[in-house]
Amino acid sequence: MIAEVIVDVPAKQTDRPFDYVIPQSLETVIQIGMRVVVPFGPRKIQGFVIGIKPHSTLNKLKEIIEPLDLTPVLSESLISLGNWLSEETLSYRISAYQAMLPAALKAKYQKKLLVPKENKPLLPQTLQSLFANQESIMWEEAKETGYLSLLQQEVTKGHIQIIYEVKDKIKKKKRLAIRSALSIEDLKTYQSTLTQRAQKQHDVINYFIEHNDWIFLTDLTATLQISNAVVKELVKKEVLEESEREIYRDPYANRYFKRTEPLQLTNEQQEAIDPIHDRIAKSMHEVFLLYGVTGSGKTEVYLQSIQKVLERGQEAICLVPEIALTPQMVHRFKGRFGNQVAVMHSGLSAGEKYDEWRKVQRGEVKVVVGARSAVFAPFENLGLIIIDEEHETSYKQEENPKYHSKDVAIKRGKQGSFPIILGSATPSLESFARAKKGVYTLLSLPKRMNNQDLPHVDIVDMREELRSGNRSMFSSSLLEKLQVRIERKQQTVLFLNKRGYSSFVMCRDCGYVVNCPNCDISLTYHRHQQQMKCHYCGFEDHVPTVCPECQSDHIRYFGTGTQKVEEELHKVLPEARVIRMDVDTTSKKGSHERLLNEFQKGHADILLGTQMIAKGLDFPNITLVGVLSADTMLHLPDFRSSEKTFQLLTQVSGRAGRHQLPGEVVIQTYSPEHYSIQLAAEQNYDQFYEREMMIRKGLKYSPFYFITLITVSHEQLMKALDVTEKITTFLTSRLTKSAVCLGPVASPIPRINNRYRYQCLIKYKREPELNQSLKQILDQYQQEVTSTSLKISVDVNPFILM
Ligand SMILES: Nc1ncnc2c1ncn2[C@@H]1O[C@H](COP(=O)(O)OP(=O)(O)OP(=O)(O)O)[C@@H](O)[C@H]1O
Ligand SMILES: [Zn+2]
Ligand SMILES: [Zn+2]
Repeated sequence: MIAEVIVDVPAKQTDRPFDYVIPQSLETVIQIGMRVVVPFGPRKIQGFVIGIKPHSTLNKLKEIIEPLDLTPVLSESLISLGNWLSEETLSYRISAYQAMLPAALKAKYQKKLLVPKENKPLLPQTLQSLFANQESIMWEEAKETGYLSLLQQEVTKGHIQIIYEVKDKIKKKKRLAIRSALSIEDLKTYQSTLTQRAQKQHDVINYFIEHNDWIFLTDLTATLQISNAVVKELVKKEVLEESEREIYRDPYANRYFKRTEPLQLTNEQQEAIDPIHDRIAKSMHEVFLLYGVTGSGKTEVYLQSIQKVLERGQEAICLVPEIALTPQMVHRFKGRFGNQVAVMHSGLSAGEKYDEWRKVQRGEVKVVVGARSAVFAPFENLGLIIIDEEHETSYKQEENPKYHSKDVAIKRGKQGSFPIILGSATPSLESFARAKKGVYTLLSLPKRMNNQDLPHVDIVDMREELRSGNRSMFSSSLLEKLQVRIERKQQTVLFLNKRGYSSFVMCRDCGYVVNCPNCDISLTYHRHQQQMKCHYCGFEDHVPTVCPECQSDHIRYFGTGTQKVEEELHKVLPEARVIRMDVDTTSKKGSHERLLNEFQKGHADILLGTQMIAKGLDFPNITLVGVLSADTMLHLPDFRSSEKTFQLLTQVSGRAGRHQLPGEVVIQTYSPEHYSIQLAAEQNYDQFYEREMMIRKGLKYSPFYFITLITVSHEQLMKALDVTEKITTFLTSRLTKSAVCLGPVASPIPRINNRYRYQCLIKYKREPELNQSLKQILDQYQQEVTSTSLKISVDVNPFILM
């Protein structure tokens, strides 16, 4: 038999299947979707088997050396999705396949076959002796045995597991784990012999009466607040047993989620969900845009749609922006669907991600909640994909393949014939326009669940505050309202908009700003290290004590960090209890959740934070939201900056007054007249939409025009400019008259890491030839890109224009 293999050499010449002979010994092993090692020129490299056929038209084929998997890592539908992805994003097929898999399946991890003790008796005799004195063997050893096909059968049955370990961390990964050595009956009997005084032992026994599985010793002692000695004692008495183990690294394991029942839907929710249920029942593809104001009960619609899918024996994916993948959100899914849910997000280690992925692949879970790349979850019988906060730009991947999760979801929905739900209180202009044209089906939830009005919003002009002598970062109106909340024991969320805004170091006398020597951008001041850093190239330096330009010593940092706000708060409201949430306070694992828990329990009056508190919070006692700096994003060189400002302000405001107590919002700004701030204050999406659409039409931007951005960079300015010029000329000759080709122009950040950057922006309505022309450009320069420092990036539908 012959295997068609896509090899791991990302280049134009190798971006097609190569034929390899499957050696006799591997004929029963090799399947489509597995990774294999093949000879390629003088080297041995990895590849994906994407087809198997009886004959090849070519002679003198080489043989596959060995398989890297015993079960396929890509299904045939994912392979075809990968092929589509590579076409759409102009990337190589190998990059597309790799983007769909967890990082643990890449080279620097090593592979083992593991047989849990209880499975050993289930293995055939030959394999039993192989695992006689060990619970796992290395993959390299396994290959030598000649039993690959036998091993494969046991892997398929689930008796043998394949695990990946980071090579240099192997020792750390194995940890001491504990489980009960007795049956529940015997545990109870043993417990009855314990004295009343042995409370700790009672706790341990109770734990194992309820949990019949391994738990790491450290987790057990932490959960029960006991010492190691208590456990060791019970191990000695053979009530418990211990073992060095690899356990599913489930970050939510051993956590109790309160079970929730479906709520009785309101009429509005029912009307929204009916067509969704109908398409699910009919296995019909359709894209729904669920446009519901903040707190209108969208999540309940998601949950009950998923429930419908599960009842039919199908699976569902719910995408959530990374930043909104809060413990609260996870609770809502785990609470409803229990351990049928896997969670995938960037906070997990590579091993944890692989474990969650494997649960999906082995059919052990039915629902995935996750960030962008969870759209590739390897379900085989999908019935629904939901994209919550569909307007979020984090759904776009900025590296190759530069895909957008929304496009991938819709493609999967077409392939598998199932509906897609895009949900948002502030839909992207693109999606709303499509809904208006009837490409998507619009479903609306115009009212809040509590039937309360949306919170009242006050816009405060900070220039006025200055004029009237208030130099503090809190307007008098916000300060007054803060005081009232503290008296009434209600809670406040204070939001500092950091995006597009950073603390920089400037001389007050001559205006000199400290820039990065390698990039054309100012250095960012980091308060806790007293350092300045470049966010693009990593350059670091001390803050100068005198201005390099004018020798004045009035050189200091500008801008407002959360720490500074916290200090100010303590000065003006000494009695206020503040929880600060930012990159610094949430860097430790689990701290995000701990801080939110404390706030929820009422241990603080004010939650102060950045983007990470803008979404998803649903706490009854929040009655005030303050936005300290509403306009920082407005001045970015990005045609979406008004849209992003509107969306963010609407989202933050939506945190107030979601339950019984009515809410209030204060927005502080230096541009109070800007329409995106005015209309966010009125929560008037429809008018914002009309207004912004007019502007986009005038400027020929999305959604009226498609956009593709080509960025060229090189160490030599002239070279970057020259190549961009040639590309622009070539494209102009290939495009129709209705297209606009803007270039070559210097990028908004003209130099990063000593590389000069030029760009060409294409705006177009319909250019069937464009894809082909872009490929031609990439092909043309491929040689130069691999052998010199020239870089060319093509971004179809870009979200970052810098
Ligand atoms: N049918 C229902 N009956 C009673 N309560 C409900 C119902 N549906 C939702 N809720 C409650 O209403 C509140 C708001 O709902 P939810 O958080 O789902 O809104 P949302 O539209 O997803 O909000 P946001 O976009 O602001 O995150 C929640 O506390 C939720 O439990
Ligand atoms: Zn100066
Ligand atoms: Zn730099």
